[in-house]
Amino acid sequence: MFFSLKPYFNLLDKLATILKGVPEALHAKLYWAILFVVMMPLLDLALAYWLFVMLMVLQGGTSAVLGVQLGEGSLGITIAVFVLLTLARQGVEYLSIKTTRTLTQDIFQAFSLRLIEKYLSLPWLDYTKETKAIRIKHCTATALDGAYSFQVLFNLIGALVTLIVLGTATVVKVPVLAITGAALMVFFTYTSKSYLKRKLQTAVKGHDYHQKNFYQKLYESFSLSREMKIFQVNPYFLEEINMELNRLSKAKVDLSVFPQIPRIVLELILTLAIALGLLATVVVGNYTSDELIANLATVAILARRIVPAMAMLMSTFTELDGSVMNIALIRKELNQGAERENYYKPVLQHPELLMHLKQVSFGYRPEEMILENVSLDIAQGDRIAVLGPTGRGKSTLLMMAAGFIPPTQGEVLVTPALGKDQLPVAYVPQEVTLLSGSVRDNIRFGQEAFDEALAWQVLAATQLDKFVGELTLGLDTPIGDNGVLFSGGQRQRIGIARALYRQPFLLFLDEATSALDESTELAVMANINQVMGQGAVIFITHRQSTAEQHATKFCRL
Ligand SMILES: Nc1ncnc2c1ncn2[C@@H]1O[C@H](COP(=O)(O)OP(=O)(O)OP(=O)(O)O)[C@@H](O)[C@H]1O
Repeated sequence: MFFSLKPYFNLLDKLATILKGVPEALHAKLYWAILFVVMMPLLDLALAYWLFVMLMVLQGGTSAVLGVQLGEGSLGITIAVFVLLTLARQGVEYLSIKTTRTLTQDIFQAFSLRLIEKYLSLPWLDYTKETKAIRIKHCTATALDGAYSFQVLFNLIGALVTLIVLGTATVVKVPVLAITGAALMVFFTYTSKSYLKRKLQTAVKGHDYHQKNFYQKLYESFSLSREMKIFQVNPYFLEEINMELNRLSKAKVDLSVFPQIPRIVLELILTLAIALGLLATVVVGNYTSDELIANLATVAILARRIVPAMAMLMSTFTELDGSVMNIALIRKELNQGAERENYYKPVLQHPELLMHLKQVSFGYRPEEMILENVSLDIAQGDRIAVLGPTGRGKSTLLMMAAGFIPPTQGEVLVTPALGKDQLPVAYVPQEVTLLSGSVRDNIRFGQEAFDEALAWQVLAATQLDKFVGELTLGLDTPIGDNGVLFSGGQRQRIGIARALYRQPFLLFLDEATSALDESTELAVMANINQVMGQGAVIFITHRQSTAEQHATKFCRL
């Protein structure tokens, strides 16, 4: 069928999708923004009308406004009202731009924060399904593109209200012109819509795909800069990034050009229609010369607003498809995965038993079990060495005990105090990642208060006190990107100090001292034993000597 209401329902659906994305705290700002956007065309109408009145008065004629006759003597006041109206219009335009742009930024911030919060609360296995680079891309570029939907929405509302208000005025003033313009717009919308929609959807998908690749390659290149230099492969990777940037730029150009095509064509058609319509009005219309001049000026003002509004309506229709896809992508990201599950069962009643892994099994893939029916008791004061060949599942077991990976079968039973998170659990992974701030930032690690005495105590335990004490800025020394200013062993020890600072009752160390020389490792482990007292330490090591010297129990996989 040539005419169908379906697109309008689709449009309402899209608008609802966009509006549902607004966080509640921003609703008031949203209403203000819409109010200013709607006020603009109303003031435009008032201005166009007042121009007509002013021109009539200026030419010695009269005009009745709200029952008051304005004639030659009212020229001053007529001009003053015109200036006031213009000031009001420009003021509202400024407020409209300011509120819509502020809201768009606020929505970007809200999207970005929600995504970051979501990613950080994902269960470990869900979190590792996607690369960090792509998650960063979603929290920055996708969130920004999604927020831009609101700019499109405001443009759409502004264009619609302008068309309704000023279009009605045009129909009253110059019916032939208005009807010709409306007919042309409807015809053009229907003939070009599906073609442009297809083009734009392809462009949006391409844009997302190449943007992901770009972030991925960039992230990898910066992480691998040393390897790239030593293997002399910078040109290869630069070329790859350049190719991705080329594709991304092309997709970006397509995305911004496609919605403009209907606008350009429509403006051309409408300008011709206005010229023809005005000619017809002058030839056929029955106006006095005063009225004709005033009418022509009014129509010119109306047309100056209506033509861009029509064009804007066309481009926002097309842009809306792309924008909604970004919002849908953000929603998909926000709805993925479950919340991180606390699978600790706080049922252990034995006074000294902190944790009991009861016949736990786990496989990253159902057909390949990594751990099968493993049982382990962790009691107060235990020092447990987890041993086994590489790839056997030691880290997996440690992460399961630390609360990151729920067992496929079996249970992780804990003392009730641990179940309620009253006794802290600390974990140091194989690869320690450090904040780029100071030593203090890394030890405090997000805690407001800072216990300086405790910080020096844990630095002494990890044999870093002398080194940090001799730095010019001491605890406040910046350690660079991921602690680049420290040696590998020093980085590992900052990671351990960070864990000890929490005064944990259960400490999991995944080869956390592997970068230390043997004597430092033995000394640090001895200090950890002392600091941990009645707490339990579960550590993975490939060094027999470390295991023999410090373990009170062994868990062989
Ligand atoms: N996120 C993951 N997804 C799929 N498979 C994984 C994942 N993490 C580890 N694996 C697989 O599980 C097995 C056990 O890995 P794990 O890291 O637990 O071994 P490990 O004993 O600690 O090894 P290593 O001594 O080398 O550190 C390996 O074969 C590894 O390929």
